[in-house]
Amino acid sequence: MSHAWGYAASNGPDKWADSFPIANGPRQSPIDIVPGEASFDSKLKPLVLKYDPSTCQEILNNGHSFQVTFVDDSDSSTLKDGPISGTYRLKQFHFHWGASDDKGSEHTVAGTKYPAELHLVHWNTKYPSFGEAASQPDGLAVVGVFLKIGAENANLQKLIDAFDSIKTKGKQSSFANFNPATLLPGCLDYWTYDGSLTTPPLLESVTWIVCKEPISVSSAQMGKFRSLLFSAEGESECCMVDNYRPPQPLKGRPVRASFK
Ligand SMILES: NS(=O)(=O)c1ccc2oc(NC(=O)c3ccccc3)nc2c1
Ligand SMILES: [Zn+2]
Repeated sequence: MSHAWGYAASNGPDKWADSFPIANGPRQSPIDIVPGEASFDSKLKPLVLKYDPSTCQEILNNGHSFQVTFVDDSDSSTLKDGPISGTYRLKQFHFHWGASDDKGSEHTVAGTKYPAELHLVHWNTKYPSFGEAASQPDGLAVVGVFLKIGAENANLQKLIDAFDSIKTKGKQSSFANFNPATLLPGCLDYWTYDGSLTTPPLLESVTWIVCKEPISVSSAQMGKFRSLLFSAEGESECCMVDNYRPPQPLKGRPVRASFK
């Protein structure tokens, strides 16, 4: 791919394999989750998520999504148990969404698309850094949460209120004391499978943990997501929408459920 990757016809998911051949690998993400084909595993533990709002650092537009990054030099914000062993530190969270409310999630459930999906990205502290962990098969754990159209979400609104300062690619601003736990559903039942990053470099290093229960977002709030731009200041404006990769072949992978 001569130009940077993105989500347009010229540089989108169907073109990524040109520069990132792992795009056709054995454990790519996202996938379509078929609940009837997932197997309940009684050995799966409940998720233990411990987030310290004081580790919240900044919010940025990286040209692909908006992202909230965290200080990860200690075990202040971590994910433990669930399907993983050891301690994984929160690095960042971001979202994927559509141009309209009928699409936008990366994972689908029996073919159903949600309007958006939240990804909370954690790295295994058995490795020295995120970068090192990202190249290991057990290096990352991403918690996925679906967004469903409904009541306005006051916690999402705190993110939306910062959008004016990060409208264009490359803009960032300080963002303090946000508790990502406020974006989790009440029930933490989940599906889990071995997968990959859903954007280049598409590294096959992610234990995916996808929550069954969605959180709410209003249609008006989704409209605000779509006011962000893929483009940088001074470039012709390109709305940040449809920044999702479609489901990839399961290639025989088991999908386990933490619930009956
Ligand atoms: N959609 S995804 O699969 O959750 C996904 C896809 C691609 C990703 O690249 C990174 N890199 C960092 O977070 C990072 C943050 C700081 C320093 C180095 C890397 N996280 C990702 C998550
Ligand atoms: Zn993501």
